Amino acid sequence: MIDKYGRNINYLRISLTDRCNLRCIYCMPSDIEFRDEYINDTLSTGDYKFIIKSMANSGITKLRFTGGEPTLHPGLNDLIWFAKNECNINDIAITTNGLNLAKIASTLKANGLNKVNISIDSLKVYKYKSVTRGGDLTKVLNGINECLKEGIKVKINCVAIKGFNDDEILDFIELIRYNPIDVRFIELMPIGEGQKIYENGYINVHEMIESIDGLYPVPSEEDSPAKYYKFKGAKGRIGVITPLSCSFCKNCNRIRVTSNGKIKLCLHSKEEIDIRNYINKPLIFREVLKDIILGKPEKHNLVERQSSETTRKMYEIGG
Ligand SMILES: Nc1nc2c(ncn2[C@@H]2O[C@H](COP(=O)(O)OP(=O)(O)OP(=O)(O)O)[C@@H](O)[C@H]2O)c(=O)[nH]1
Ligand SMILES: C[S@@+](CC[C@H](N)C(=O)[O-])C[C@H]1O[C@@H](n2cnc3c(N)ncnc32)[C@H](O)[C@@H]1O
Ligand code: SF4
Ligand code: SF4
Repeated sequence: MIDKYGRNINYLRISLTDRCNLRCIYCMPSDIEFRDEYINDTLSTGDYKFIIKSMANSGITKLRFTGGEPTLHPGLNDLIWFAKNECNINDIAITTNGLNLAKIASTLKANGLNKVNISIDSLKVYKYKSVTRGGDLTKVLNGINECLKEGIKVKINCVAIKGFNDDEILDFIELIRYNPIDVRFIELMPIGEGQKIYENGYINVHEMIESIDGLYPVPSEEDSPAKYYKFKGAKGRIGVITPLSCSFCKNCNRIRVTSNGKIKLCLHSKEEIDIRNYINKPLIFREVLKDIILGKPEKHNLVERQSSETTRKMYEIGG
């Protein structure tokens, strides 16, 4: 699927559920409740299968399940198996808070999962607990070990927040010396709950990384938002994801589907296309999708606006 700007859209991100077992301060309000009406509004596992199959037929080769917390979705294993075995998608990943991974990594792997991106914003037990409003860091670290044992590629996502974790950068970097994992520092985005702490919490992560001795740039995957660096002798890489200070829109290959059946062509755009009426109608879906792709914006305009255009929260989009 080629868009108006010549970009090949081959990466589908599905936000499986808005629900989460954490309440990270920059993502989800502490008092949020998910009601039953909300559940009735969400796509079923069968709907997701139709979307994955149709999009694979139209050229999707990379699939990520995110959320909310994708490991809470009862259909996750089924969907991974289906994507691999019925749709020939070989690049299948999840973005997760990692709390459940120690228990389920081997099953996920057996069903076809290749990659896991895990969010950790502090390596100190008490700070991790405060930023996630209750998370248990030990469980997440056990989950990482389990994934590495299973041969699942691991990346850590760390949202850099001024005055909270900018004193821990070297501790995160230490992780890559002896482990074959990538640690990526993400710029805080002024979206949803993130807007509340953005003014005081934003750090330009490019500048943050440049102050560290011994890091040198290495080639990055063309379809990744991250720019990567290494240390001599280190097993893993350091990455920076800088949607604000340095946008990667010109290589954007993404299309997003939300759990209530909307396509989002850009993380930060307010435009959404309801596809529920086209589910289980393969020919119509295929034609509609071609038109939808042509509406993908060239780029976001976050820097000028200082806040995301979308009124959706990050846990409703999946990052
Ligand atoms: N602006 C913008 N930010 C994105 C986009 N995709 C991911 N991000 C940011 O990068 C963070 C990490 O995304 P992940 O879900 O780990 O996925 P990814 O970075 O595409 O994964 P890889 O394919 O492993 O590089 C997200 O939480 C967002 O903050 C995008 O298309 N646009
Ligand atoms: C919304 S979460 C969903 C997946 C999973 N629950 C997790 O935390 O990895 C996806 C990613 O979005 C990031 N994120 C959420 N709100 C953000 C914000 N305001 N700015 C930057 N990244 C944000 C999280 O750190 C996480 O890496
Ligand atoms: S960042 Fe992920 S783990 Fe944290 S509240 Fe949002 S969805 Fe949940
Ligand atoms: S901001 Fe929009 S266009 Fe830019 S990389 Fe992200 S999703 Fe793609």
